[in-house]
This record gives sequence, structure tokens and C-alpha cells, in this order.
Amino acid sequence: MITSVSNRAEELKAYSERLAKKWKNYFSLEGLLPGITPTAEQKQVVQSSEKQLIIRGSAGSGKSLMLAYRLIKIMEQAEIPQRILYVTFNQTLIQDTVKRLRQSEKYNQLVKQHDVTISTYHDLVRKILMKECGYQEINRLWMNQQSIKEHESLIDARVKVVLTRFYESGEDKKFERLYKTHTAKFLREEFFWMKANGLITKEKYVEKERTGRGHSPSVTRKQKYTIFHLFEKYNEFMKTNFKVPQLDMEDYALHLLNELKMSPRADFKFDHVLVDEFQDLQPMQIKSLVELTKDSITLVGDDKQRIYKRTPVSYKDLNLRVNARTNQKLTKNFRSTKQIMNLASSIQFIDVENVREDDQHFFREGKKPVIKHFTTNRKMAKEIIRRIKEIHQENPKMTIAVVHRYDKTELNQYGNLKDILSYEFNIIGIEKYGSKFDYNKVKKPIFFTDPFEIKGLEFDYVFLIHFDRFHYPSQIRIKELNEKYGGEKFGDLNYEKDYDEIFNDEKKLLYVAVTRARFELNIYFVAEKYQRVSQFIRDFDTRDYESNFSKKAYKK
Ligand SMILES: Nc1ncnc2c1ncn2[C@@H]1O[C@H](COP(=O)(O)OP(=O)(O)OP(=O)(O)O)[C@@H](O)[C@H]1O
Repeated sequence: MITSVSNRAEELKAYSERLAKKWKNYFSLEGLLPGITPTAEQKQVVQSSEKQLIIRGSAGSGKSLMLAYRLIKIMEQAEIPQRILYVTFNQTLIQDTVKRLRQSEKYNQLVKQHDVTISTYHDLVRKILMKECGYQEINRLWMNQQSIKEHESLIDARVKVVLTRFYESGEDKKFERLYKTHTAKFLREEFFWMKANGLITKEKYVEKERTGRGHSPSVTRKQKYTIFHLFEKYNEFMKTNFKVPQLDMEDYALHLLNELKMSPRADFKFDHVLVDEFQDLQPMQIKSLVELTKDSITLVGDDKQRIYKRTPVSYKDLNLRVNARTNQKLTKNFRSTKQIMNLASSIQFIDVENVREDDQHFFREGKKPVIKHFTTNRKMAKEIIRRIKEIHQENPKMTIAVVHRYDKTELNQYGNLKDILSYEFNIIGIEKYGSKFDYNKVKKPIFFTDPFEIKGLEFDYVFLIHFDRFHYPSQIRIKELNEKYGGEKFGDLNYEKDYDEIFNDEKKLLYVAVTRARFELNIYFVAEKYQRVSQFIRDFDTRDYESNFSKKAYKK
């Protein structure tokens, strides 16, 4: 009798503890941000109390928004001040995140009680290394296409010095000969790949198969020893040849991991880490963020939007335990119309699931996207100007982006589309994304940008131009590939694999660009004949778009 009473008391105690825990973890999402009523699946990912959580979902499903909600939840439920880190890809996305969070009364109240850092990965690590670990000046890295290219060219030049010294000193005689195609640029790519994946010991590098980057030029096992020697020489050069030791962009994660290994209880660790656009972080960068976390980590992303090269990794190697509870998905789309997403989700990739997202639900409907052919730039410009003026007449505050693929020199040339549009509109770059504009002005703002710069952002109307076979896929990339192989090499398995990979990457860029549009998507191209349209049109179902040319040839 006595035992049974005490058992019951135990049971009751356990029950009330479970209930209390449940209530403690319960967090009300109502009215946190104006105009937003989270869906049941969104609530579920915010409420999750998993210490490691990965949230996936197609473009516009509210991943970034739910990450912001999780940040607020963490702050509200904490009994003592927390150190919280929110990592996003670039400066524009930081501004956008802060702007979004500031709209929440609750965030404004709570943020004063906690230590919240919102930063890009590289800025964060730079700050930790300099402020906490005694590193000397580290140059700041900007996460945009142009700065990344400049950084890569700088490193190419340094690798070239190392390579020249290697040959001129006669040291090369002691090693397996490299091919002519093993240029400084190739070596830099190889070194970055090694660092990004943590293959920094001879054994690991020699054993690792080549994945997630080009297959050319080929490298024999013996040559890998030569390359590893050059890798060590390069690292030494970066460390000792300058007034202060230099870091390349893939060094950051390795240095941070090293510091964390030396002091596992480091003060600079965070209680909670939240990561947006995690598909574009490298394996070692993700690993370092996992290690930088004391309590919880949430990562959100979409593999279809991966626009920077990354090797497929096993989560286990990154110390991430992934199962059904820790890996969640959002399926309702809040940004784009059903018609825009129908077109976007028919783009076929070779490295991510190609399911036409039938489980996806939509918040809004609209016109079918239009693909239009023009014979001259002027004619296209005239149509863009006409349509934008029409949109502005209805609502001058609508955000509009023209997404081009000009390179830097083309952009400075006279007579390009930017030039023509600037007579009518205030042409602005993506760095102004968070700015306020005076819409009463005659010249209204329109964004003129390339697809790399607009990940994570959204616009009411998108005009995607250059949808021809020279720009999608970029013929510059195909040309570089052909140079590597000494011409087109169809029939050569490696060439074909690399060729397909370029197609795949370029399709992801297209996916990112088209999924930025909220209400309307216009896809334009200029060519003598409409048959010069991008080959990617073949992925689309002809019923999903309108065109001013015959679609017959593109029917599947
Ligand atoms: N429940 C909701 N109610 C209303 N609007 C919502 C809701 N969820 C998300 N949105 C809106 O949908 C848009 C897309 O959200 P968000 O930017 O978070 O998507 P995402 O999945 O991060 O997109 P991407 O992968 O393209 O970065 C935003 O304008 C957001 O405010």
C-alpha cells in the first residue's frame, strides 16, 4: 500500500515536470512581426527544442523568417543573458535581417538583455582571431562576387611565386613532375578545396577522392605528393613573407577550429548559433560553427540555391547529428506566385532531388512568367521601360530588379542596358537594398544587379535579361573549361562531367534569380533569332510560360 502511494506521487511529480517543461518551452508566435501569421509547420520548427536543427525549404518558404523567430524565442525563454550569434552570407543580408528584426517590438525589448551578434562568417572569425586570439591585422573580406574574384586573383599571384621558386631552385627535380595544366590557378583551387574540406595532412589529401569540383586537369597519386609539398610551401609563404601573416578565405575556419581546439572553454563561444543560407558555407566553416556553440545550433538553407562550390559532406564528420526530428522542412511558399514557382521548380539539377514540389502550397497566384525575344538591346530596353512605368503608375513603391549577366568591363561600356535605363530611372546596386527612397521623385529607383548578389532577397517584379545561350550557361565558363582540356572534348568522361557541373551551377543561379520575384517574372533575351534562347528553356514545361515566339521546338 505504502509503495503504491509513493509510486503514484512519483508519477504525478514526473507528469507535472513534463508539463512544466512543455509550458516552459512553449513560445507564442502570434503578433511577433507585423502581418505574419506563422503556419503550423513554421510553428513546429520554431518550437523545436532540438539542440541541433536543420531547416530546409524552397525559396520563399520563410526559412530566414523562422530563424529570426527562433532568435526571439531563445531570448525570451532564457533566464540569464545569452550570447547569441546569427550568421548570414553577406552585408546586404545583415542589413535585411536587422531591418526585419527591428520591426518586432518583442525583439527590441529583449535584445537589450542579451549579447546578440549578427555577422558574416568571415567578419565574425576575423574579429575573434584579432580581438580574442592575438592575431595581427587581417584584411577584411567582402562576400560579393567581385571581391571574391579579386581575392582569388591575389592568391593566384602568390601561388605563382611559390611555383616559380620551386622550379627555379631545382627543387622540382626531387618530386614527381606536374603537368603544364597544373597552373597556379589550378593549384590555388586545389589548396582552397583541401582547406575547405579539412584535407590538410598528407595522408588525408592523398587518400581523398576528388569530389565537388572539376575533374580536370587530372592528378596522379604520385603528383599529389608534389602538390602537397607545394601546399606546405604556400602556407609557409603566406605566414612568413609579409609584414603580418596572411590568411586566404579558406584559412578562417581552420584557424578558428585550431583556436577552439586549444581552448575548448574559450570565452568567445556562443550559447546559441543561428545560420542562414548554410548551403553556401564550406564543410570546415560549418564544423567550426558547430564547435563554437555551447548549447544550440540552427541551420537553414536550400540546396537548390547553392551558388558556391561545395563538396558533399557527411553531417557526422561535422559533428552534426541529423535525423527526422532534427531535419525539418517548410513546404508553403509565401514569396512568389504559384506560376513563378511552377516554372522555377521544373529546373532540373544533377546533385539535388529533382522532385517537382507537389507538396508545395502557395500563398498567392499571378500571371504566368513571360519569356520574350528581342532583336536589339534598344527594343528590349523600350519594353522594360514601358512595363516599369506601367507598374510605377499603379504603385510607385513596387520594388523592381533587372538581373543581368554583364561582366565588369561590359558594365562600364557606353550603350549597355544600364546606360539606357539610367535616362529614365535611378539605377541602384544591391548595397542600397535596405535604404529608404523618395518615391515622389520622377526618377524612381530600380535595382540593376547580377544573380550572385541577390540570394536571400526579394523584389516585387523581376526582369531577368540575358536569357540566351551565351549567358545561361555562361560561355566564359565553358571557354575556360575548353582551355583546360585543350578544346571541346565530348566523349571524354571527365570533360562531360565538368561540363554538366557548369550547367548545374548555372541552373542554380537561374533558380536563385527567378525565385526572387514576388508578383511577376519577365525573362528576356536579345539575339538575332529566337532559337538563340538559353538551352535551359528545355527544362521548363511549355504550359508554364508565355512567349513571343513558337514554343513548339521546346515541348518535351
Ligand atoms: N507565415 C507567413 N505569413 C506571411 N508572410 C510570410 C510568412 N512566412 C514567410 N513570409 C514571407 O515570405 C517571404 C519569404 O520569406 P523568407 O525570406 O524567410 O524565405 P526564405 O525561405 O528564407 O527564402 P530564400 O531561400 O529565398 O532566402 C518574406 O517576405 C516573408 O516575410
